[in-house]
Amino acid sequence: MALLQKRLNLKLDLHIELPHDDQTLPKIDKIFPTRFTNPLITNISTTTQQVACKADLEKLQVLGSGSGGIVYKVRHKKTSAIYALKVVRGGHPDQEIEILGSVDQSPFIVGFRGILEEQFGEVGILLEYMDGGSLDNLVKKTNGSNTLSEETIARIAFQVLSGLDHLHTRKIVHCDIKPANLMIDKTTMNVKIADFGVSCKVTGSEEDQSKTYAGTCAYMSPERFDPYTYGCNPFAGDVWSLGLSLMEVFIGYYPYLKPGQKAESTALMFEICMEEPPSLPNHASEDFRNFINCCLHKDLAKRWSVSQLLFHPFVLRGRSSNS
Ligand SMILES: Nc1ncnc2c1ncn2[C@@H]1O[C@H](COP(=O)(O)OP(=O)(O)OP(=O)(O)O)[C@@H](O)[C@H]1O
Repeated sequence: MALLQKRLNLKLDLHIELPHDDQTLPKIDKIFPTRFTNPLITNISTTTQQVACKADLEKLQVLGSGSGGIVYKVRHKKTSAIYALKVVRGGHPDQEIEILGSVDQSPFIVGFRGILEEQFGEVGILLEYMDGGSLDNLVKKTNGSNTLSEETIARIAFQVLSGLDHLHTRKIVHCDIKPANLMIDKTTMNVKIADFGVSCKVTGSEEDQSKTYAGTCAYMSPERFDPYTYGCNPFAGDVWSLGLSLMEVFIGYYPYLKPGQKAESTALMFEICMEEPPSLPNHASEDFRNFINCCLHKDLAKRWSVSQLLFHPFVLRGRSSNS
């Protein structure tokens, strides 16, 4: 509890804005891990051979921006191929690039296409373009009701868990799973994990605890705020964030608050650590309610792992509709 108190004191000036009625993109405070410089990074070159420099690309529009930088839709002039280009200013995103470079291709993770070192301290991260935008935007557009059906969510659960399985078997923790970081391919309606800005590789050492104290406060699990009370399992934090995200796209609002309600980050951290986790309303199916409970156990021993969840009856529903 002392650590939680210390972290809360450190963050007293933070203000969290959560999803609210005017449906603007939620701007949520983030905690960043300590950055480190990896000498191997300079060896990672552009993997998409044709795109050698920024001049090869034409900026078409701004797709979004966040604490990590601005993301543009760009067109490769020679081939007309479309990409997303994340331009990071002020500080080399070594950690993000290292993670992206070490994740092999997966149909459930936004593809990494290379690095463009630019002038004036800017770095461009070239990514697969996801034409359907993020899950939180889709939900805002769906029938005006802000929610997705259970069948759609089961399919998304299968896809995101498959992506997390790919990461976790490589000892990578995403640390920032939330609807805004789950991107959609419009043609297939497949969902892929994006934004490795605070992700990290864990080694099983004590350092892991501080490395994974990163991400968007609202989606952080109790043990990431207060490992002394709740224990430490870096991978389990991604499961909690996924459960909360899938619950949000079903009920249409951030589960710890009422629709339209806002909260200070300190109040929210206390709520997450001290109160019972949220659960789905009774009209949700038994399978779905059980799946969310399995993701949102505060007790780490009871929270299911990604590999267990991949065989949960709710996820098996999504797996069969995915094939
Ligand atoms: N591959 C992509 N294809 C299409 N749009 C993308 C892609 N990557 C990012 N975006 C858009 O850009 C926005 C910001 O991207 P990203 O989340 O990577 O940046 P960030 O600075 O880390 O954001 P945040 O601080 O909110 O996590 C996303 O919410 C999304 O709308």
